[in-house]
Amino acid sequence: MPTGRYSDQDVEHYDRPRRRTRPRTKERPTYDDAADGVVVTVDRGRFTVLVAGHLVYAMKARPLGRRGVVVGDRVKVEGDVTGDEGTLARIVEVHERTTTLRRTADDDDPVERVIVANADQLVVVVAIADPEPQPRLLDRALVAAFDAGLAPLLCLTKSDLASPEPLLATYRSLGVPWVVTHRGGDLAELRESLADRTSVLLGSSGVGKSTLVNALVPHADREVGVVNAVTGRGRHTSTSAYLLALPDDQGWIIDTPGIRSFGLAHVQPEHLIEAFPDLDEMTEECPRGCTHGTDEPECGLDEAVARGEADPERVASFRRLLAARSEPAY
Ligand SMILES: Nc1nc2c(ncn2[C@@H]2O[C@H](COP(=O)(O)OP(=O)(O)OP(=O)(O)O)[C@@H](O)[C@H]2O)c(=O)[nH]1
Ligand SMILES: [Zn+2]
Repeated sequence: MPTGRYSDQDVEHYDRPRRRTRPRTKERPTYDDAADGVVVTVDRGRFTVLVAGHLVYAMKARPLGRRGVVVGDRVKVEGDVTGDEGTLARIVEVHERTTTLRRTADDDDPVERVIVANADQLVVVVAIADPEPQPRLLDRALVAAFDAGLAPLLCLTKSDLASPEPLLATYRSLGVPWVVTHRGGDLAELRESLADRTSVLLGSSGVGKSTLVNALVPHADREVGVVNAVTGRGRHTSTSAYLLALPDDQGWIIDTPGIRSFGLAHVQPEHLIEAFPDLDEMTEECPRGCTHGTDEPECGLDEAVARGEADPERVASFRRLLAARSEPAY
């Protein structure tokens, strides 16, 4: 894969990086006096960028060409960065991303796209009841997190309705951290898990994600309203991801309305198992090309279980994630 600021293309197929067609000019302009910002939301090719604590509306500068710019991207912005009504700045540079999350291709959009950059945690919001948890979606979200190098966190909501224990029993052997919440409850533990990080919040409709976001960020609705006012959208119609600051510099969250799962087609078993170093170690003697799945004849994981060196539940859970990779999302 090419590296560097301009290497990612707009349409980002994992397996098919496109070649640069034009040579990079030697006298690429420098943007030393441009302002630093972070992309808060994207709407129809226009960007809302947080610059020095205020929102700036911007477009991409020509030299960026088809390069994608997504929520969470660190950028340099030139031109009118006052954020005053009617102003439009230009994004002139996009910094290299530390992580990327991809959205699943679907009927509406056949291309798998990067939707969030530079997040370091994926918070999977699941209701303990009403609606019933969808283990397959949960598994897929965890696979996306592990593959993208984001720390997963399970946030189990609506604990007033049922016990989290059955769900936790399923995920305990994977070692995924979790917090339990309910409407109006104490969010100290969740806040602690979110501090000093950029966390993507993912959840199916009705799990209580909006309730949570509004409790974490007082006036979140209003902030999204402000963003939408800038982008010319209605107050509550935001369907794309957007970044919100937690109070008192306690980290950032990226809400993802309307996004239920991320693309997994590109996930390689070899990469997934690296998220579980203890299991990875047991696959050194695996036959070439072993996927470490249930049907593999001489997988080191089975041998380690037989020797009593691996926790069978952990191996089974890993294999469930591996299988979730190639199953339909719902
Ligand atoms: N019993 C119970 N209900 C809750 C809790 N949190 C949220 N709800 C209710 O669950 C419903 C869905 O909550 P929302 O916050 O709108 O859920 P959401 O995940 O944002 O759903 P969408 O807006 O459809 O994406 C609402 O009726 C909430 O009042 C909780 O802790 N306990
Ligand atoms: Zn194997």
